[in-house]
Amino acid sequence: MGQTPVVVLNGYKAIKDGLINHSEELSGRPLTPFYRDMMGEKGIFLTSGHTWKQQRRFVMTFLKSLALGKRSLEHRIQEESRHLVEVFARKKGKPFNPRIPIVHAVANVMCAVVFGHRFSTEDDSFNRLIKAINFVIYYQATIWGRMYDAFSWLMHHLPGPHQKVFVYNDFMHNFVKNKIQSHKERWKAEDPQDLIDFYLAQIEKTKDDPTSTFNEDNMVQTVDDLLLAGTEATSTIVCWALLYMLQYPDIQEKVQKELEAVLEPSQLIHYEDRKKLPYTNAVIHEILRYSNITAVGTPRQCMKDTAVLGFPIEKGTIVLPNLHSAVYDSEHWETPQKFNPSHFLDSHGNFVNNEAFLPFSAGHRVCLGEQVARTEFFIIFANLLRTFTFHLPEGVKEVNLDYILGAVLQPHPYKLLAAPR
Ligand code: HEM
Repeated sequence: MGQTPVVVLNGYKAIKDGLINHSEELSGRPLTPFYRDMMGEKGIFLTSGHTWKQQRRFVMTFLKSLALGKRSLEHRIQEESRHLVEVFARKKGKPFNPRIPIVHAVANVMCAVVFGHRFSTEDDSFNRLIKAINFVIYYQATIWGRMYDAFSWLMHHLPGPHQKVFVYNDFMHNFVKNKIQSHKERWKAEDPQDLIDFYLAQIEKTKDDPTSTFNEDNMVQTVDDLLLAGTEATSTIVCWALLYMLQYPDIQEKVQKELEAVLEPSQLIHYEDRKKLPYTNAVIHEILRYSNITAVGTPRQCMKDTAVLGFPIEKGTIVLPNLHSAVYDSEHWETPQKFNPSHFLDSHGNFVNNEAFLPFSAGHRVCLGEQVARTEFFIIFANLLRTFTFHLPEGVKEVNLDYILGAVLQPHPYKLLAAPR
């Protein structure tokens, strides 16, 4: 890229050697001109070295702490799933595009985690925030994003659609800054409720430590990172899930039968329940594998000279772990090009994992929200399939399984019918 050499890791073997065996050496993130001008080297996603380690470790600890208690993450997800089921039910079996309600549900989980509360779907600022998240994620893969990286000085000064992404990014930044301000006004160090409260406490705790990277700039970008990464990927995977259920009604029926046999009709669904639902769990894994929403993965930067599969890689080299080549590796999957839940089942119908299943990447920089995403996806999917059977609207004969290119591969807009069971 530009003057910087790029190495692509292709196939599970190369990705494993690079991301797992040489995790530390390949833990950097390149900062392209577009990202540098828009977000700077702050937060988690775009930082490397000391800042990245401190911010990441802090958020990981915070997310783990959400496992327990009344305001637990699982409780928030169950609440949003319930709202989502109600919205689908209000469609009364008429065709609708499920994307917006799904995005609202997933975004509200993230908002509860970082801001401490959910938003009404009628709230204008919430809807603008969602629009901004979507635009920032999709802009990156457009020709304008590429042009900006190639001619950044010129593009920075020229008018054009690329200026819109800076406006949306500023909107997100200001939104988060306003939330931080209101948190400060009511802040009680002994009773933290959400990520912003915990972060404010961390700034206070480390204020005399010269190695601390906990400050307001990093806090704003860390919250932005979670909103961006946490909303788009998970809502997109749920959209793919429903599309595959339209395409494979026999699989949908098998999932429903299993849910019916194992769960009581009014039972609250927990993430733990996946262990009793091997077929549903296998379908969920296959959706993550087959849709491959992060495409060729996210670039890394080599932090010190190393070698992958014996090939030398110099410090500074950009390394692209092609995740597609792992989840479609013909040496690891029986029918990689086919949607086939049996990839995750043994001959007795028990769930089995596969080491080449890497939709969340691997190593020190593996997706920070993997556990959150898995919990959300399982609870939302199981709730929807327990309550509704999904059909194509009348007259629609085919499901479009092509994707829209972006930092996250999204299905084309579609409509479905949600028939109560
Ligand atoms: C189905 C949903 C998701 C998928 C498939 C996914 C996938 C990924 C992938 C492939 C990466 C790049 C890792 C690398 O550098 O190799 C990543 C990074 C990241 N993800 Fe996710 N993600 C999902 C959901 C989430 C959620 C819900 C959150 C937040 C709670 C999140 C937060 C992050 C963050 C902060 C990073 C940057 C980590 C770092 O640079 O250290 N993701 N994700």
